Amino acid sequence: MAAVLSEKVQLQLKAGEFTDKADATPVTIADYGAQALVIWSLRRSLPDATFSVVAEEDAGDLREPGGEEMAARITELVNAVLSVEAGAPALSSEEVLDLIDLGDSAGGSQGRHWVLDPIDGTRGFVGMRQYAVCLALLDAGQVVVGVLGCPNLPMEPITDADAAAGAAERVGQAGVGALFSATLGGGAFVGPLKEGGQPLQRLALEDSADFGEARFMESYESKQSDHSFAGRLAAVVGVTRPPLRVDSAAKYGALARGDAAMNLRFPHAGYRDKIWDHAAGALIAAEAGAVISDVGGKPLDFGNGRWLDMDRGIVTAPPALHAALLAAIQDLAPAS
Ligand SMILES: Nc1ncnc2c1ncn2[C@@H]1O[C@H](COP(=O)(O)O)[C@@H](OP(=O)(O)O)[C@H]1O
Ligand SMILES: [Mg+2]
Ligand SMILES: [Mg+2]
Ligand SMILES: [Mg+2]
Repeated sequence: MAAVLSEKVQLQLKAGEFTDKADATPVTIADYGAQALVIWSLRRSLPDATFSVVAEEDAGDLREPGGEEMAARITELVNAVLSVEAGAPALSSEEVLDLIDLGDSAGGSQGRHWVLDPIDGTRGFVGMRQYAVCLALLDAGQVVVGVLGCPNLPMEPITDADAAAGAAERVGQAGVGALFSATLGGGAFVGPLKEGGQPLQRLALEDSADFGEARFMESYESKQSDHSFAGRLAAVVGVTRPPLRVDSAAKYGALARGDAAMNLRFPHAGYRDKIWDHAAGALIAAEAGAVISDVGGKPLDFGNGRWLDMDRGIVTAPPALHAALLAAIQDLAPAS
């Protein structure tokens, strides 16, 4: 349902339907609407469970004077999807805002928490490129379930042309839209996002020691990951192909199915990551056979609240390549 809503919005996003948050990152009516729908759906499926959701968005700005129009537009979209996809009765604006605000859990290392990024890669979404709906379940600080919905990602391997631009012109066409899922110890899978009933394909990466033909993925946005450092690092391990720049956690799905061999993410100094950007994708990549760690080699700690604190950046790759990358980093960027 979140994918249906966001697809609809991406094709008709107008001025006034996105704003900048206090941290100067964008948020759109689709981020809010998708968050409300996923939380609505989890609550319907698990009416009796103690319910904790760590989600990116909150309805604070929508409750401010001047937010009514955006809140009304979000409610209209949510209700259109609920009616068609779930046959559910319409919600009031207040109910939609309350659903969004259920995502305010602090998470942590005890008990179970859902972790939701309703639209990851909002800049990509607004730019008509890749984005992902990311949902994970944490149990005692470990990711035990991960799901990534990637409405613009083709089922075939992503090409440089797909990555560069115009991904959305293929939206709604057969073969576009991929759904990745994984359970801890149960493997990672991919299937088409929209054509239900098709068998899922199990993902298993090869651990090759020949990196010459390997491609690396990184954020489309250089302000969100240091392209120059990633390029130098890839060259040190022998990579010759240009980077594949893809927005959002769609990178983790693409890596898990072998579109590229590694994901390199080096946020600029001062940026603090959040758990919802990486929880679902990390499990999917790991269950497909990749190793994911920070630059110091430590596994990512999703049980430490909403923030994801780490050493310098995130490296994801099959074991031999991961080890080579970490060794190369020690020379390029020694720990301070
Ligand atoms: N200055 C920055 N440095 C690093 N990451 C940033 C950033 N500003 C935003 N981000 C994060 O990068 C995510 C997108 O990842 P990518 O760069 O791989 O497309 C954003 O998720 P949202 O779009 O959900 O806010 C946001 O959490
Ligand atoms: Mg955001
Ligand atoms: Mg995100
Ligand atoms: Mg987001």
